[in-house]
Amino acid sequence: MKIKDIGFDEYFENLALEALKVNSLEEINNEELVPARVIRINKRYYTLFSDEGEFLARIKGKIRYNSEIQSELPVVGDWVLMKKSDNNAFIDTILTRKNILYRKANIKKNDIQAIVSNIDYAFIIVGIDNEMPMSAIARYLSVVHTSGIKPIIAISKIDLYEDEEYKELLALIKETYPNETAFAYSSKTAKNTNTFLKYIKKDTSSVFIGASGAGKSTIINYLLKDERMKTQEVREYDFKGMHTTTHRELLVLDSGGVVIDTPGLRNLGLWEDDKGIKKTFEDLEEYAKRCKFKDCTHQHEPDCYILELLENDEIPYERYDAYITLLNENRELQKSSIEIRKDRKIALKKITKYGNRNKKNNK
Ligand SMILES: Nc1nc2c(ncn2[C@@H]2O[C@H](COP(=O)(O)OP(=O)(O)OP(=O)(O)O)[C@@H](O)[C@H]2O)c(=O)[nH]1
Ligand SMILES: [Zn+2]
Repeated sequence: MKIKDIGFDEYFENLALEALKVNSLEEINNEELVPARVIRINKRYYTLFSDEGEFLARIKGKIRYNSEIQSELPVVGDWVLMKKSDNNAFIDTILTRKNILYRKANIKKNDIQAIVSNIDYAFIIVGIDNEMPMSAIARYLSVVHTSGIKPIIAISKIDLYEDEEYKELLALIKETYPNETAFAYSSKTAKNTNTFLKYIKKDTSSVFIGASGAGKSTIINYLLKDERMKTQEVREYDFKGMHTTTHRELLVLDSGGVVIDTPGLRNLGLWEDDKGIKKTFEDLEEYAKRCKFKDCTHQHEPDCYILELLENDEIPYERYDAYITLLNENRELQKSSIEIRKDRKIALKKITKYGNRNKKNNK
């Protein structure tokens, strides 16, 4: 397998050539930097896949990130330029990401942490047996939209119920999210599992997100056709020359498509900003401009255009409800982060005051 088989496309090739100031990849000789993809991270060690095989690398003290947008540590999915010497490999540069998915590292502090990058599709797995509210799907959708990744809603385990049940749920999802792609499948009977492969093709990278127990591992294993995910192990040599056995987080299907399954993705608390909500509810955001009040919450205000449309059945109730739920949650979140900042300010003031008083007393 070569880097071209795991997503090293023209976009990254051009970035690499530009960074290396050469005209073709053949010009890169062994002494210099070579392109590689981050396929796993364990603490400060990065498993990189390059045309010369896998390397366990660390990052250079001063990492270069050739984009003005963000400077961050490497994440799984990143394309990097790797420098290797006899036993050591280093990440020298992170090539500008196409996109990046974040999660909340600390919900209270509103800190965010990057988890995975350069993704084409995010499958939002919704278990038919799991009564997930429509607004939870909206949350996943807006997280994915925030990152500029294409979300695809997949209802799993449809073998558990009569066909009418999943058809009804699918219809409701399509009514609530008319601009999104959605389908239903079963890993058990294999019904519609081919739909995944319509997306997961060569030169694409996909992730699976959704509640615990939704069926993510099951479908990934199914698509891999065996239990490779659990058993596919890599022997890595650490810098003390000892080898460790680990699991890959970046997997390649027979179709050539890449599937990324990182532990970080599984934890709840994916992060979004207003951009994601705006994209998920584009139409409602547009209607909201016609409300009387600029800060209308669309719940009780007079002359609220959204409420008017809702009363006239021009907006599906589920869609309205999901929108309001997300707006309210985000408002709470913003409030709490302001509170935290306030608290910090007060604490800081106290410290400074205390310091000043001490000074005075010392005089
Ligand atoms: N009947 C049926 N059961 C399924 C199907 N897919 C998954 N399951 C079962 O649902 C349970 C949870 O599936 P997992 O694939 O482990 O769920 P997950 O989303 O990976 O869960 P986490 O790892 O906790 O995030 C398991 O007992 C699976 O056997 C399906 O298509 N049909
Ligand atoms: Zn309104």
